[in-house]
Formats: sequence, structure tokens, C-alpha cells
Amino acid sequence: MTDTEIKKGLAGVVVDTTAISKVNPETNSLLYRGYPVQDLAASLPFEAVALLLWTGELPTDAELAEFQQFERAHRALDPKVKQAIDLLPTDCHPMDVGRTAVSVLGANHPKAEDSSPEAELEKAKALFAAFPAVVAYDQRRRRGQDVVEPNADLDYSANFLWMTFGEEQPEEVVDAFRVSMVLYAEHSFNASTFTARVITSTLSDLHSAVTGAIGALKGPLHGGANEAVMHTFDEIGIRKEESREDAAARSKAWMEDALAQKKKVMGFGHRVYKNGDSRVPTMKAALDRMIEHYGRHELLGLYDGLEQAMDEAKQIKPNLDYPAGPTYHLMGFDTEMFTPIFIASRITGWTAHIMEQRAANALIRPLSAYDGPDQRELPAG
Ligand SMILES: CC(=O)SCCNC(=O)CCNC(=O)[C@H](O)C(C)(C)COP(=O)(O)OP(=O)(O)OC[C@H]1O[C@@H](n2cnc3c(N)ncnc32)[C@H](O)[C@@H]1OP(=O)(O)O
Ligand SMILES: O=C([O-])CC(=O)C(=O)O
Repeated sequence: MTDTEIKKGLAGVVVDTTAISKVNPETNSLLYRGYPVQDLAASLPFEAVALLLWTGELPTDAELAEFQQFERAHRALDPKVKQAIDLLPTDCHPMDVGRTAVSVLGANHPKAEDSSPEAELEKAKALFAAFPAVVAYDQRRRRGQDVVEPNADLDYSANFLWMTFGEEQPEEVVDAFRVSMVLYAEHSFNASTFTARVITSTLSDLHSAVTGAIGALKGPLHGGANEAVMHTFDEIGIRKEESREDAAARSKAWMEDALAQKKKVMGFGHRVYKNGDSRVPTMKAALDRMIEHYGRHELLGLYDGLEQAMDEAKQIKPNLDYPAGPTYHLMGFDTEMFTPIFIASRITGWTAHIMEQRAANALIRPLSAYDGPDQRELPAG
């Protein structure tokens, strides 16, 4: 054993500086490059937020138009990626599909091994443009449906939904989706971003770092929680005709029982925020709009009951995954596609951090305190 103080999970440890985002649990706020995330989410296209994260400044109209043109030109499903996806079983987790797709895109990128700032930005933009088609196709192939070609008349968010569902979605649905993409984009040194920075710190390439980050995001303590929230709703039972009050009573009872059994309930709690997640009010407002749009007030009852019971018992607040899960459900995404949607958004934050790490690199290699057996001799013979 050791007297060295161990910071399990690196909790509370500051490991580097970043100029990309500021998470402030005291003021319950989140800034991307100095701008409050809720202000960005109010009206900016996701493409503009991506440019902000990468370059540090909001784009001019001309810069945004140029990037939107680039995105539209690079959004079709790459045939090599389709071929690789088709080799994967339809019952594997879609996060495995996302991870494989990024790996294939990296292996085929002409500048795969070029880590100059110009090449990294170009690769980040191409990945941003290419990934929605992976999510859309994966959901469709699982349903036995064909690829839907992108629609160049639509922006990133509208086209994402178009390629997934093969139909243009109403404006309010596209807008709620856009809001979720802006909110999911970046969150300082979370586990997946830190993974991307660790990989970059060895001077590995951008696609390797993103592939590793996807692995970290998959787990239910991180991005996988948005999927897990929907499994909770399913376990409680969604009854479309039920009143909001009855649904709330049932979900409250479910939560009380889960907490009595000392279960961890995904979608609640956060390593940094202890008084609520800065992004939840904006995402909850988007969920409320979707509840109205689809006329599904019983889902709000399930939502309220869980939140209330958790707050009464443990004063633990929802995180972003809590309102995001049911929002994607209402839009028609299959539950296991929720975390791949998170990838599509977080590609922006990950790649911004990869570029930041590379610009002022130090190999990330902490120490450990050994607590195994003392030195000993091999048995004779
Ligand atoms: C976009 C995102 O990645 S947001 C995070 C998504 N993840 C989840 O929703 C998973 C559920 N939440 C959790 O597991 C945790 O809150 C974490 C991992 C996010 C943060 O955890 P930590 O800061 O390490 O706190 P820790 O897990 O030690 O929790 C502290 C206490 O609160 C309890 N607690 C925290 N979250 C929860 C929860 N969701 N359900 C029940 N109890 C919880 C813990 O059991 C622990 O109680 P104890 O002191 O009696 O043992
Ligand atoms: O910051 C974290 O630990 C997790 C999180 O909310 C995110 O990555 O968006």
C-alpha cells in the first residue's frame, strides 16, 4: 500500500489548460470559446458552432456559406464505409459501427498521416460531413431499408433527419435536433475528449484519436446514458393513453424502488456539475416542444416522476442525456442510435481538442502507486 494521495478517476485534478470551452459548476454555465451555449443554441446553425469550436471565432456569412457548401459536397455515404458496415451484423451495437466507420474513413484518407494544422482541420470538416450518413444508414439497414441519398437543399440538421427517415421533417423537429447537436458538441475534459487527447499526445493521427474517443463515449457512465434513459422508460412501461399524472406516479414509484436497491439510474448526476447540468434547461425546453408536437404528455409524466423522486431522495439532478433520450425517441430514432447521434455532434469538440493538444503537446503519462506483491523469486525449477 502507499501513502501517496490517489485521485481516483482523476476527480478534481486539473491536467491542462483549454481555450475551447469553460464548464463552470458554480454559475452552472457552459461557454464555447466565450459564448454561452444557450445563446448559441438559440438560433445558430450547427455548422457555425462547429467552425467556432475549431477556429475560435464565429464565421462570417461568407465563411459559413463556404463551409456549408463543403459539408454538402462531403455528406454522401462513402462506398468503402458502406461496404465495411455491411460486413457487420445488424445486431451489433451501433457504436461499434460508428467506431468502425471512422477507422475506415481514416485508413482511406489521403492525408491520414498528415497532422499539420491545415490537414487536421480539413479532416475534421470531412468527418463532420461524413458521419451523419453512417448513423442514418445504420438505422435504416437494421430496419431493412435502403440508403437515402443526401438532399443538397437541406442544411446539416435537416439533412441528417432526411437521410435517416427518407422524409423531410417539420421545422420544429429539425430545430430541436439542431439544439441537441449544439448542446452535445463540447464539454472540456470529459472522458471521451480526454481519451482523444491522450491518443493525440503520443503523436498518433486524428482518426485514431476519434476512434478511441468513440470507445470511451459508448459506456453508460458517459454518452451511453442517453440510450440507457430510454431503457429505463421502457422498463417502467410507456403507455401512450396514460395521463401525465398516472405516468408520473408510476415512474416515481419505480425510482424509489431502484434507489432502495442502490441502483445507479443513468441520466442523473455529473462529475463536475453538482447542482444541475447547464445544458438541461435548453434541452428540456426542446423536449417540451417535441412533447407538444407529437402530443405525448405521458412521456413528460414519466420524466417528471423520475426527476422528482431522485431529487427528493438524493438531490441528484438530471444531466443532458436525460432530456436528450426521450427527444430522440419522439423523433423516431431507434434507442440504440442515440449515442451515435452524440458522436456526430461531439466530433466537433473532439477534433478541436485534438488540434489544441497537438499545438502544445506533452505526452500524457501519469504515475501509479504500486500495491502488488513485493519483489520475489521465481519458484525453483
Ligand atoms: C453527457 C454525459 O456523459 S453526462 C453523464 C452521463 N452518465 C450518467 O448519467 C450515468 C449515471 N451517473 C453516474 O454514474 C455518476 O453521476 C457520474 C459517473 C456521471 C458522476 O459520478 P461521480 O462524480 O464519480 O460521482 P459518484 O458516482 O461517486 O456519485 C456520488 C454519489 O452519488 C450517487 N449517484 C451519482 N449518480 C447517481 C445516479 N445516476 N443514480 C444513483 N446514484 C447516483 C453515487 O451512488 C454516490 O453515492 P454514495 O456516495 O452514496 O456512494
Ligand atoms: O463532462 C462530462 O464529464 C460528461 C459530459 O457532460 C459531456 O461529455 O458532455
